[in-house]
Amino acid sequence: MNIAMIVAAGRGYRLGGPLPKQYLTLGGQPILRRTIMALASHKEIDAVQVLIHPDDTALYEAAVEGLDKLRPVLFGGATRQDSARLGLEGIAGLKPEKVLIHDAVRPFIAPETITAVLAALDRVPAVIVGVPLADTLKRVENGVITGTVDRAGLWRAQTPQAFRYADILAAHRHAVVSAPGTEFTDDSMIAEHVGMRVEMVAGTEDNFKITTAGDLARAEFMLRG
Ligand SMILES: Nc1ccn([C@@H]2O[C@H](COP(=O)(O)OP(=O)(O)OP(=O)(O)O)[C@@H](O)[C@H]2O)c(=O)n1
Ligand SMILES: C[C@](O)(CO)[C@H](O)COP(=O)(O)O
Repeated sequence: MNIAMIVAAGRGYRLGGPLPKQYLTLGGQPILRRTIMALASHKEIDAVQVLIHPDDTALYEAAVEGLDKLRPVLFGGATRQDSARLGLEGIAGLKPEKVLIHDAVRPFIAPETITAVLAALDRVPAVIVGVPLADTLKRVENGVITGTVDRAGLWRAQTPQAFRYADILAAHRHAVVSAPGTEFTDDSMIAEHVGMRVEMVAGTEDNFKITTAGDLARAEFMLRG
């Protein structure tokens, strides 16, 4: 069984706005609804598990009305890492083989990218989506450039980040006790922490994360074509 797990328990502080950003409308539909549909419509995804903030239950129910493949919703935690781990613990009873962990605010994930990620998981235990860095990276302190970071070999990680379920569950559990103070900003970092070999699959810039108001404007523009 392949499960897509969508982490949607954030508050969207960097975007601001009247609601947590995953519930803001994009082209007339909540962003979260679009993301769920993008994953649930893929023939190799058997079920979708969403992690939400406890305060967002009514927003969630309204956003997902009529959608297929949805598991009963679970509550996330204080960090993205906590939400992902709680989700992994919560789907244990399904005995999934593969799990794809995806940000709720990346609604433009393409079906071919999902296909590529799942195919890669037949060969390796972990694979994520990303794009090579195209800008020059600067280190800045108090508004002054203190150096240029060599961008050779650097990629910007996206999601989905996909794993064999037992491996990533064990890795998350290990990280809680082995690195309690570390902020693991993505699930690949947790896999790397336990020495897992993680492959990178090239995605597209369209699969960007809606983080700021500017990103939301970009997403609206994309939909208008
Ligand atoms: N405690 C958290 C924090 C984040 N997320 C999810 O992780 C994804 C990526 O996180 P980010 O873009 O940082 O979302 P927020 O944390 O909501 O944004 P901000 O940091 O601006 O508050 C989002 O789908 C978000 O809902 C989560 O499930 N649980
Ligand atoms: C998981 C992620 O989208 C990969 O780039 C990113 O790490 C999420 O970071 P955020 O600060 O939780 O948005």
